[in-house]
Amino acid sequence: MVMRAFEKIFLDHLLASGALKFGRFRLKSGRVSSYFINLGAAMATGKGASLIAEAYTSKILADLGLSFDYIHGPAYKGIPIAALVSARLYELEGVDKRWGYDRKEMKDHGDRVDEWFVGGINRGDRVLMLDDVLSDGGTKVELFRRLIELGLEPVAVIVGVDRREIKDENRKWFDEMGVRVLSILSVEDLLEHAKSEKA
Ligand SMILES: O=P(O)(O)OC[C@H]1O[C@H](OP(=O)(O)OP(=O)(O)O)[C@H](O)[C@@H]1O
Ligand SMILES: O=C(O)c1cc(=O)[nH]c(=O)[nH]1
Repeated sequence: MVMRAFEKIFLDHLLASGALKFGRFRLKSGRVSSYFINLGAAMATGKGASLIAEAYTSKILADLGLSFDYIHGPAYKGIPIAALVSARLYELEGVDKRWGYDRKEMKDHGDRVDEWFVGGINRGDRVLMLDDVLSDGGTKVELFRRLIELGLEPVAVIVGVDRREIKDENRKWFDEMGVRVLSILSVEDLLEHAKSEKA
């Protein structure tokens, strides 16, 4: 399949920044994998952060549109993605979306209004979730459930790379809730290009 310019730039940057590693890795789900995608490595400089912002923003504009109110970045690596993309959307399109993130640990001091969620969360908002990868989908379903409890409406999730290992029950949840699941690249795109670069 012919890649679009923003997909190719994203892919080249993942490979150049060393975000794709081979070895033996334990994933959040408990699974063991022979490869790991560390988007943190791809965002670790100003240029990298800018390229990541550009890739996700291009994906939103090309394939989703702007029918959402709030961008959620799952802790931790989704957080800079949500921040960068909301800023980029404002600079490029003049649209001012709310954005925010969750905490992995509860805050037990200060203003408890943000003990679990930080940022521009408003009841009734349509949510776009942005994250680094999709593995079995468990993190995203759990977070969407918590956001629904707060009165928000899930619309879509966009990840940089779909590892193509989503659990059936999570796929079913997204389908039944009408939540679109989009990715800039699939793991096949990434592994194929990593192989051809080595050859
Ligand atoms: O369960 P899924 O929805 O398929 O997604 C997999 C999640 O696992 C990782 O999070 P983790 O909390 O390990 O990473 P981080 O704190 O480094 O972002 C990854 O960043 C995804 O958010
Ligand atoms: O499932 C995970 O934990 C996971 C996989 C991956 O490729 N990259 C990552 O950051 N997390």
